[in-house]
Parts: sequence; structure tokens; C-alpha cells
Amino acid sequence: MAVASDSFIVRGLITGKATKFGLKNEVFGAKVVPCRRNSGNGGKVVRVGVKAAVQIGGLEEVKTAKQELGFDVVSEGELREKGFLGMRKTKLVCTIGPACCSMEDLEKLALGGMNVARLNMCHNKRDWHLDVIKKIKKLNEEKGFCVSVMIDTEGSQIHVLDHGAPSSVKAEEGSIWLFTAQKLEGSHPFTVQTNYEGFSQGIEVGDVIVIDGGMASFEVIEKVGNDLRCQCTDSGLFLPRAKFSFWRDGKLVARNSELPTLSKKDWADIEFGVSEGVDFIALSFVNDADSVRQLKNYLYMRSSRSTRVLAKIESLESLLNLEEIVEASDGIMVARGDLGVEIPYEQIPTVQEEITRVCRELNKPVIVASQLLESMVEYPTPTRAEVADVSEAVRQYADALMLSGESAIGAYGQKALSVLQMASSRMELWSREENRESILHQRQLGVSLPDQIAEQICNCAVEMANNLGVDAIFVYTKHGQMASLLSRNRPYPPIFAFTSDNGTRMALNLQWGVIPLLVDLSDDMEANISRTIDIIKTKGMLKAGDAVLVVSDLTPAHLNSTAYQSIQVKTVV
Ligand SMILES: Nc1ncnc2c1ncn2[C@@H]1O[C@H](COP(=O)(O)OP(=O)(O)OP(=O)(O)O)[C@@H](O)[C@H]1O
Ligand SMILES: CC(=O)C(=O)O
Ligand SMILES: [K+]
Ligand SMILES: [Mg+2]
Repeated sequence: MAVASDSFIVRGLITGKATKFGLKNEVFGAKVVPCRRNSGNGGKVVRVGVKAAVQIGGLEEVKTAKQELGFDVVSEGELREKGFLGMRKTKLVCTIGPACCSMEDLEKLALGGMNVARLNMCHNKRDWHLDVIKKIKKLNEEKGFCVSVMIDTEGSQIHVLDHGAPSSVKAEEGSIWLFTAQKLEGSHPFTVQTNYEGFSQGIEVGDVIVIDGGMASFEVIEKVGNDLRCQCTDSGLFLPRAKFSFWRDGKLVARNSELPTLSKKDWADIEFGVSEGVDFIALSFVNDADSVRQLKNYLYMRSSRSTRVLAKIESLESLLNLEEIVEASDGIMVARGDLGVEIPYEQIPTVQEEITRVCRELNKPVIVASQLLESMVEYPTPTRAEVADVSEAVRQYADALMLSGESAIGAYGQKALSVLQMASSRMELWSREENRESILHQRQLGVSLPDQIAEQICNCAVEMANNLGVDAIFVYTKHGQMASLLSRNRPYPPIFAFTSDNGTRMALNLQWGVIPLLVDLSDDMEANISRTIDIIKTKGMLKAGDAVLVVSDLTPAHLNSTAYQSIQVKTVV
């Protein structure tokens, strides 16, 4: 069915405060109009309303004004301390491990700005993970935090099971080692047992085995049945679970497609995660979009649609299928650790930039992960190079940054988190100033998504918000789509996303610049808007003179399943 109306409702007065902001007709006149017919809204009738600068004097006393918003303590504190513009936009993910799994440590990380806690299912037993999940839920419920939980599957990858020593072991140049898939009893020096039966298939004499992306290298000098006899050509360390990659004539011999992305253990871990209500499942070693779709279908059948699926880009295959994987997923992790095993590490910076660009274009949140502050596993200060790397990811507008060993096993996890927090706030401020003239301007994003009306509304809303210098953007959303489209434009003011769906709230936690708030929403959008503004005002966080740009995207029952999307600018008096 065609879109019923291209008309726009432009209501209200452009007066007072609005003119001060330079609100002129062309701000929305020229930019909002190009709304197309047949624009892929699934045949629904869509009404688009653009309302301008309605002054709201003496907000109606609403009975529910005292009702608490689902405002988390950290965002609330940050807003009070730093004001709207000072709120951090880049989200922070911390890997939980033995160094930070006590209630006290988790609380300190939550206070330090952890938005998402990651549990790597490669380690520990399920009981341990369950204990951490329960602690986080308890902190959220009892202390008012809003920390989402992510499980990260083990996935399949060729790695060391045993290298003949209890911990790490040094391989000296010229030494001869046997690589085998046999499970040997007892201690066998110079023998590396691997996890994958077929690890040597297709490998030839003269091929090179690289350990952990360059920790050590070996040349295959003989094939003995399924085993490989190798000589160390570049001395280095074997860590427990060290990973292999195979190279021939300077090119990777791709092996990942032979291994299943989702093993039996991964399915069992996923089942565990779903029954414990985790918010994200990060899928390791995704090679193509099929495994992502398979998991999403499973979650759908399991009525667990609020669990979001993140695909980890950490293999050559995943880079070759990047766009379809991004499209199929709810978000992406640039898993630079394993990616650096699979591709030459000098390619990591450009690949990271490309992945973040594709994610932004296709409107999926992206996490930059691994070795951001690696030296802080041992030392209390980061290297300057690490700070530069973190800042570059922020400058690329990644949605989130992730700590791995720094928080999981490091001696200075909280400090590492505060380094991320400070470095990202600093770089956000700097890029905001620099980008006022706009290099990464939203207009370059163009029209690329199926729901073009929503996309255009959000592009225009952000342009208006930036031009007008409003203090905050409020968005009312059920599934988070509008909030996400606003975030995609990386606006200067923070985006307060009001939703009545807790799954949406926890998922939005990963999105750049979005502060998700849980609140009961009624069919009456005007009432929702005045009520939420009023509550925030009552809490003393909005004051007279503040301006809010309001975007709504809900389907009120009286419109009979037609979407109603609108932009309004409200000035608090
Ligand atoms: N739950 C845990 N228990 C023990 N050690 C952990 C745990 N989680 C992480 N670690 C340690 O912290 C280090 C970094 O953690 P992380 O989980 O990010 O590893 P990774 O190898 O980068 O991830 P992946 O296995 O997904 O590629 C690991 O090498 C591991 O030693
Ligand atoms: C995070 C992760 O899996 C990696 O960097 O390999
Ligand atoms: K993992
Ligand atoms: Mg990995």
C-alpha cells in the first residue's frame, strides 16, 4: 500500500527561545520534506508530523509527577555533575573474571561507568557465570544500576590444549616440536597437543604456523601421519590456549570454515544465557550470516526476542562476508585479538575503521575490543600509545569500548575503566568541537535503510538538535529503533530513550549517546511527553530555559496500528 499522506503537520509558534536558537523554517522545511511514497514501511499507513517549538509554560501538574523514572544512578549522577553536554557518549564493556567478580568489585565497576558486563564462556564453569549474573542483577535491582549482561561463546578455533608445561613455555629458535591432535597422557616436552582432529589437513611441508598472531613461528618440516614436525623459526612464548594460524607464501591458509561457529557446548551455553535472561549473546568466530540467522531464529522460537545477537568479527571469512553479517546481527564486536591472529596485524587499524563505518551505515552498534589498555593488566598507567588507540576508536565513533584481561585478570581493572572513561570523554569533547563544521556529517550517511521515513526523521531531528543547541533529545520508543537511528547521527546532546520494554532498555545500553529509561508509556503521546519532562524537571535535572527536542515513534491504539512519528521542540519555562 502506498503511504497515505506526504503532508507534514507544522504546528505551534516559532517564538522566544526558539528564535534564539535560530530555528528557521528551512531547518525543517527543506530537510524534512523529502518523504517518499512506497518507502518500505511494510504497507503501513504512516503519518509524519513535524511540530515546531511549542513553548510549554506552566507544565500541567500531572498526578504521576513524583513517580520515579527508571534512571540509573550513574547517568543521574553524571548528569547532575556534568550537565547534559558533559555526559559520556561512548559505552564501556568490562570482561568479568577472577580479578573483579566479587560483589564489591562489580559495584565499583558499575559506579565507574561499566554499561555492559561480558562473560567469556571459554573460561570457568557455568556456576561461576551464574553467580556473576545474579550479582549484577542484584546490583541493578537494589542499587539502581543499569548494567547489561553479555555472554561470549567459546566458538571453534584451532588452539593449544597442552604444550607440555603447566603455564607458558618458551620456544627457542631452531628447536624441533611435534604438533599433534592425539590426546597424550603425562608430560611431553616439545609436544603441542591441539583441540582439532583435522588441524593438519591440507597443510604442507614449508607452511608456517604462527602462534597467537606472531608470538612465535614454526616451519613445517615433515608430515608424520596427521602430526606435523616443525622447527621454531621465530622464538617466543606459548601461552595456555594459544591459537594457531597457517600461512603459505605470505598468505593465510583459511581454516575457519571447517569448524562450526556454534558447537554443542556453545548451544548449551546459549541455552544457559537465555534462561538466565542475558541481554546480549556475542557469537565468536562468525564466518557468514547463516550462523547469526540460525541463532536469531532459535531465540525467536524460544520467545526470547529481547536477547540481542552480536557477531564477533575475528576471522578472515567474516571480513569477506562483512556486510551480510552486519545486516543479520544486532551489533558487532571488532575482536581484534583473534583478528590479529587471522590477518597481518598491520591491517587491523584500517579493518577496524571499515567495520565501524559499515556498522554505522547499517545502523548497528559496534564494540571495539581487545588490548585497548593491555599493559594495565600489570601496570597502573597505560602507555601513551594505548591512550592514542582508545582515542582513535572514540574518534571513529565506535559505540563501545571493551576491556578484556585488564578487568578480568588485571591488577588495575577499575583504573583501566577510569582511563577509558576519561579518554573517551576527552575525545568526544574534542571531536564535537572539531566536527561543528562536520567531517563525519550525517548527510553523508544518506538514505540506506529500509525504513526511510524513520531514518529521515532521525537525520533531520539530529540536525535540528545540533543547529538549535538543544540540551537533550527525548525519544519514545518500543523496540529502540528510533533511538538507535538518532544515535547513528552522533548528536551533540545526549539521547534520553524512554521505553516501557525492559529488553529494549538493556539493549540500548550499548548504543552511543543513548541513556535508556524505563517508564510506563500510554497511548497518549502528549501525556507521555509532558509527564516525562515533568518528572525530570521535578528531579531538578531540567530547568526553565532548557530546550528538548522530542522524537516519538509509537503506535497508539486509536490510530489502529498506524505508526505516528513526530519531531517537536519543547522549551521548559
Ligand atoms: N572468567 C574468567 N576466568 C578466568 N580468566 C579469565 C576469565 N575471563 C577472562 N579471563 C582471562 O582474561 C584474558 C582476557 O580475557 P578475554 O576473555 O577477553 O580473552 P580473549 O582471548 O580476548 O577472548 P576470546 O576467547 O573471546 O577470544 C584471558 O586470556 C583469560 O586469561
Ligand atoms: C574479544 C575477542 O574475542 C578477541 O579479541 O579475539
Ligand atoms: K569467547
Ligand atoms: Mg576471540
